[in-house]
Formats: sequence, structure tokens, C-alpha cells
Amino acid sequence: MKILADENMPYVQELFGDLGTIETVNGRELTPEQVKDADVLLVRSVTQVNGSLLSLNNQLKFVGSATIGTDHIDTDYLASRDIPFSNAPGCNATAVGEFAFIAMLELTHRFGGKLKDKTVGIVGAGNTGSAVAKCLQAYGVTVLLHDPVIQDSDPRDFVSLDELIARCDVISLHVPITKTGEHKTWYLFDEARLNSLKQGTWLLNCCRGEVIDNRALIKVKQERPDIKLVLDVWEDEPNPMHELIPLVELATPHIAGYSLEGKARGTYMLYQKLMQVLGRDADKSMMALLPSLWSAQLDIESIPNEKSLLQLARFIYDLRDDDELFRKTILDDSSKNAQVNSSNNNGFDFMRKNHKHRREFSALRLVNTGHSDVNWLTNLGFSGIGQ
Ligand SMILES: NC(=O)C1=CN([C@@H]2O[C@H](COP(=O)(O)OP(=O)(O)OC[C@H]3O[C@@H](n4cnc5c(N)ncnc54)[C@H](O)[C@@H]3O)[C@@H](O)[C@H]2O)C=CC1
Ligand SMILES: O=C(O)C(=O)[C@H](O)COP(=O)(O)O
Repeated sequence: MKILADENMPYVQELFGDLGTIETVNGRELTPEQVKDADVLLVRSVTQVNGSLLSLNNQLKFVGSATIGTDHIDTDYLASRDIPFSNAPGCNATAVGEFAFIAMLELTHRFGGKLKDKTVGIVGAGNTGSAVAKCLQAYGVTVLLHDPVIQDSDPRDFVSLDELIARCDVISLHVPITKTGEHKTWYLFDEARLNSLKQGTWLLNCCRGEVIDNRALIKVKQERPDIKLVLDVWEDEPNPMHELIPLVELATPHIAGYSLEGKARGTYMLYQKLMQVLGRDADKSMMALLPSLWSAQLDIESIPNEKSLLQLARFIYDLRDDDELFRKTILDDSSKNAQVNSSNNNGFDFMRKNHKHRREFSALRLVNTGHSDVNWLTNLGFSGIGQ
């Protein structure tokens, strides 16, 4: 069996190695010729899987995408050819939740005030939106949800988008990209909606770049510096508008979901699905794939203030490093950068390819050595305390 896998999908050899021959490819540049004799195709969000890509292949038995989003997959086409498909719903939701939470702590530290005193609005209350809400609620932050698609069948309370915008200090976007339908999300935040943000709003986008009209965002942000931005996703990736980057407080190259756990979960979910399709047992363990943390345990006495919480979060993942590297990689027009670009054509993808350092809160075991209540850190995602 020939398994064709994106070169940026970790743990493919460990999980699929004994099923056949593995060939790794640059997913953004994949051609019909390369796919021609594949039995299994494993992709990430950068590969458009459609009739054109599969036009020369008559033997494909499975297509898997180690992602939450499926906007790059022509699922109708796969169904028309009876090719089983699976994505990895929720695989990196915890990573996105923790990313957005840490970004909010970073902004509070930079601009003053307390995150705990803010009201945060989540647009899209599925896996990633709920993961952000879980972190915020563990810390005691007020959260409002907007999700017209599930509001009638979900027991949680929901508000309209207008109410969310009017009441929230922080807005975090977690919708799939959809171009049609009553609840389409393409340019959900257009110029008019961006202008309706209340004074001093923080807007985070960790879902798909096109949920915000990026050209309009440049215009609005130039007129309204009170708005603060966290952008992990951009229109026209891997080529974000350069004028937008300096206007953004925290800027990263679509890596909100890039924890080692999230990536491992994505590949592992595809392994489970393929084994099911093949009628075989999935007997490998996902946890065995992950390296240990350089410090597996931390003694903690108290979290006296928000700065301490940020320091604890930074111990796991320092978002400022990715922001700094992103600006350098994308904006520096130096010869150093030309070298980076030539090795992978694009600095955005180069940074994504080499993003291998981040863990989730759960990788760190905390031990409560004091008398204050720090048990809520377990609800935030850390291991150990209260167990
Ligand atoms: N930056 C990154 O690294 C990552 C980005 N993503 C993106 O985030 C998206 C969301 O992921 P999940 O939360 O796991 O998906 P999900 O499917 O679990 O949740 C999405 C939610 O959005 C809601 N929704 C749809 N249209 C809406 C609208 N117009 N207004 C408000 N809510 C609406 C749906 O009802 C659903 O509850 C993915 O489709 C993907 O594009 C996902 C993972 C990582
Ligand atoms: O899961 C999704 O949806 C995402 O956006 C992924 O985190 C994107 O990662 P890649 O598949 O592009 O590596």
C-alpha cells in the first residue's frame, strides 16, 4: 500500500509505517502526477483535495486531513467516488483555546487592566470556541456565546452578534469558513461590523483569515487605534497583506492549533479511522509518541495576581516568541530572510514547518505546596493539582 503524506504531519512513520510505503510531500505544491498511484492520502489544510488533484488516481482507498477545518476538501467529490474521508474534529481545539487565553493575558499585561474584569465574546461555540470558554471560565472571566447554528439545540445561553459586540471587551472568532447560506462567515466582520466594535475592543481571529475583510481591517485600524488585534490567520495565506502586520498586536502564521499534542491527536485520529476502514485493530498508543517535557513537574504555592498566571502560561508557551519571529520572517527584507525563503519559497510556511516546540498546559504537572486555592488550574488544563 502506498501512503502519501504531507511532510509537515508528524508521527506518520510511527503510526502508518507497518501498513506500507510512506512518501512525504510538500502539501501546498502537490500535483495529480504525485497522487496518481497513492492508496492513502494524508493532508493538512494547505492541500486542495478535489477532482483535479485526484484526476489521475483510480485506486485511492482513504483520504484523511489532520485538521479541524474541511474547507480545503471537496467532500461531495470524494463521496461521488466512494472514497472514505475523515478529518480530525477537535484534535487541536485545546491548543487553540490555550493560545487565545494566553493571547488575552498578554494583551492585558501590555495594555493594563485585568482579564478577570473583562467580558469575552466567543463567536462560534463549537470545539475551539468552547475550549477558549473553558479556560476563561476556569479563571472566572465572564463569557458570552454567539452561535445561531446550534443555539436552538444547545443548553448553553446564547446572544445575538449585535448584543455580543455591544457588551464584550474582547471578541474571539471560532467559526468555519462558509461562503453561502444563512449563516455564512465569509467577511462576517466586514467594514461596517468592524466599525461597530465598541471603544477599546480586542479582536482575536484564530479560525480562518477570510472571516474578517483584511483590507477593511487595515482601514478601520488606521482610523481606530483603540481596537487591539490578535491575528493567527490571514486572508490569502501564505501571503498576508504586509501593511496589516504592523497594525496587529500579536501576529502569528496560523499556528494557534500547533501544540505537539494537537498535531499528534490529528495524525492519531486519522490512523484510527484508516484502521477502521481497513477492518483492522488500532493498537498503537498516542501518548507514547509525545516527548517528555523538560520540566515535568512544578511546585506551586499560589497565583497571587494575573502576572503570575501569565508567567505560568509563558512557562509552557511564550507566544511573544512566535509574534517576534513572524514579524522578522515576513517583514524583514534582508538577505538572511531571502535565504529562509529560498529553502521553502515562503517565510510563512517555513515558520509553520519548523514550529515544533509547543506543549499544552496538560503536559505540566503542578503540585500545590501552599494553602491557597489553586485547584482551579486543573480546570484551566494543567495536570496534577486536585487529582
Ligand atoms: N488557527 C488554527 O490553527 C485553527 C483554526 N481552526 C479553524 O477554526 C474553525 C472552527 O473550529 P471548531 O471550533 O473546532 O469547529 P466546530 O465545527 O466544532 O465549531 C464551529 C462552530 O461555529 C458555528 N458557526 C457556524 N457559522 C456560524 C456563524 N455564522 N456565526 C456563529 N457561529 C457559527 C457552528 O455552529 C459551530 O458550532 C475550523 O473550521 C477551522 O477553520 C481550527 C483549528 C486550528
Ligand atoms: O485544524 C485546522 O483546521 C487548522 O487550521 C490547522 O491547525 C491548520 O494546520 P495545517 O493543517 O495547515 O498544518
